[in-house]
Amino acid sequence: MTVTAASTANAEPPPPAPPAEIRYSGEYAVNPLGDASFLHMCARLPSVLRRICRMAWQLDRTAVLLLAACQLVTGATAAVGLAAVARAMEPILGAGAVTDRLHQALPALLVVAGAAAVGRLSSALASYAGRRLTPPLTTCADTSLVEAVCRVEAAAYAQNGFADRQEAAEMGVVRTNVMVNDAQRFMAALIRMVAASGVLSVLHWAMLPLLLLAVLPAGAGAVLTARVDYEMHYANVSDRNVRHMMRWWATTPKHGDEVRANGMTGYLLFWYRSLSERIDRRLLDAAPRTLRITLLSSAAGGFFLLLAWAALAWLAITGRIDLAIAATAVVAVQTTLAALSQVVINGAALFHTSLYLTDMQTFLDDAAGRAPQRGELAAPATLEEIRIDDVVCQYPGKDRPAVDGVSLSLRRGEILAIVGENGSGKSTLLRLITGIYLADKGRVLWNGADLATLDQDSVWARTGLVPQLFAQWPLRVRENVTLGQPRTHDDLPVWEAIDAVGMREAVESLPDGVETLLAREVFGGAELSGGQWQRLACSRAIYRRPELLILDEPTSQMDARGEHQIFERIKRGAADRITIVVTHQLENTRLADRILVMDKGRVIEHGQYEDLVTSGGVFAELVALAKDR
Ligand SMILES: Nc1ncnc2c1ncn2[C@@H]1O[C@H](COP(=O)(O)OP(=O)(O)OP(=O)(O)O)[C@@H](O)[C@H]1O
Repeated sequence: MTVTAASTANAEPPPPAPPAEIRYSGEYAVNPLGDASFLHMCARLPSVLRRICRMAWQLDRTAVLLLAACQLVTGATAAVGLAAVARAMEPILGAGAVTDRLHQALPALLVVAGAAAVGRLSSALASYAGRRLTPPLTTCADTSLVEAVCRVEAAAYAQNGFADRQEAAEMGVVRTNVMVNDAQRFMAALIRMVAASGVLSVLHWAMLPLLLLAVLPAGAGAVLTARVDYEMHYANVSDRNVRHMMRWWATTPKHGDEVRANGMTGYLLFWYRSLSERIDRRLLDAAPRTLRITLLSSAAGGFFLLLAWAALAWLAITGRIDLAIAATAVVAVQTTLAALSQVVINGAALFHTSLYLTDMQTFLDDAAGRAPQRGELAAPATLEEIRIDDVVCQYPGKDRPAVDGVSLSLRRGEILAIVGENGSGKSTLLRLITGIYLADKGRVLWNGADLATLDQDSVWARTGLVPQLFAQWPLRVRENVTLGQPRTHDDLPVWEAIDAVGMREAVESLPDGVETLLAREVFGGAELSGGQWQRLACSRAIYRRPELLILDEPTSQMDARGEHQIFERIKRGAADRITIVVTHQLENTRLADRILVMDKGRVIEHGQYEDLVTSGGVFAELVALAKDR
């Protein structure tokens, strides 16, 4: 069969490929809670309660004490109320005139009313204490997570699955919001249940075991359902993580032009919907399992409940308990049943929460294990020399090093340019020189001191970096210049840094000058052009007056005037520091004292511009290619 041009043109385009499915392998492939037995999981409840108590105690002791006292009072009032009901039943169901019987029951009824009032008051106070505890607990969990991620060795980000574990841990933060509530309700129900079942046992010993049998299946069902929910949550972690990232990329105005002008909207929406449907499908697939669990547990619970009521009727009919006691038993059964159900429901909720809290805790422990283990020596105040001795750095999962045996030495006042094709290891070498990554092999020495032995904060107090992908902070202009540096008492140094990159006019024309919020998405915020943002990133590094200034493609978005201005400024300040510039604009390397040419992680050429350009090597070839237009 021949396909004509017309029929090809009319043919429906093939459907787009769905989002790639992420499959775990290695250390994160196993769900740490996946193999835990039912009993093992239930046995964790006390430790979850202990952890919540410990966190709460550190934040607000008054609220914890108030909460504990109110719980006890609530339980005590439930017991007193029930005992008083039992006492009131006897005269009410006894013989004699109604008024006499009510009169006799009045003291007990007053106790019932008083106990109910005190119970309500204490549960209102308990709820107040819970509300007092929840916001600081959530903030504490949230900031611990953010801090843990900010403080890990940068190498952790390159670990497969690190971001997915973080996503799983985020749910722990969300659940922190409800955990005090869960714990409080669980404890309240437990105390109420103990009080009510005590009264019930006094009425007849057989009632409590029967009621327990009636609610236990519901408890088991709730816990099993929680486990299924958690399993699904776990299975969806990486898809949710990717969806979350893509949501930002698709909707942020920063990429709006690219999305629209490249006709990406349709595919992005298809992609987003497909991923959401895949997540939903996993949840829906689990629905029959949860239905089965609920039906079975309800049937078992219903059977035992029927048995409990039948037993009570039998005890009353056969005269084994008298009518007044039987009537009290009805109230006690109802109260105990309600309390037991609450114990079970809230116990399951607490159990559910504990699964997410465990993920959060596991991540925090993992992050703590990845915290920098460096020395405590302060970095030299004046950086005279950097020596790099045969350094090697290989990213996890890569089959060859990104930097492979580089040696080099740099002296104060020098400007070094690093060039090389994409992926040759330039940015990685910069990470090693600044101590963002520690070398797998070899050493980086600052004035003779190994970076691994120096306190990282003191090292980074001496560096200024303009990375290839610089951040456009949604902060005011001033903070965009001073971020990472203590605030000075006036704006003079800020304006100096702004002048250094030729941004005065642009900043002055903003609605609030240096006070202007650079986030168009926020009401009143302003936006800069790409080149202006890059100038601001340069001003940030210049403002720091660093001992080591590193610029990775610092002028890629700038006009010729801006580029000239920046390089002039670099030259002027070079005597007071060590400067390293990475650039693909080879003409810009003329300002450097030396040029390093990298290929596949190695240094393949090294020298001054005039020598390299005439040497017939890779540098000369790249310069010739740049001119061949
Ligand atoms: N965070 C990372 N995790 C894993 N691999 C990485 C990471 N960063 C870089 N790589 C890999 O290391 C190698 C060197 O990358 P690097 O960014 O150092 O090159 P580069 O010379 O700066 O490239 P370019 O000129 O494109 O900026 C590449 O193969 C890259 O895929």
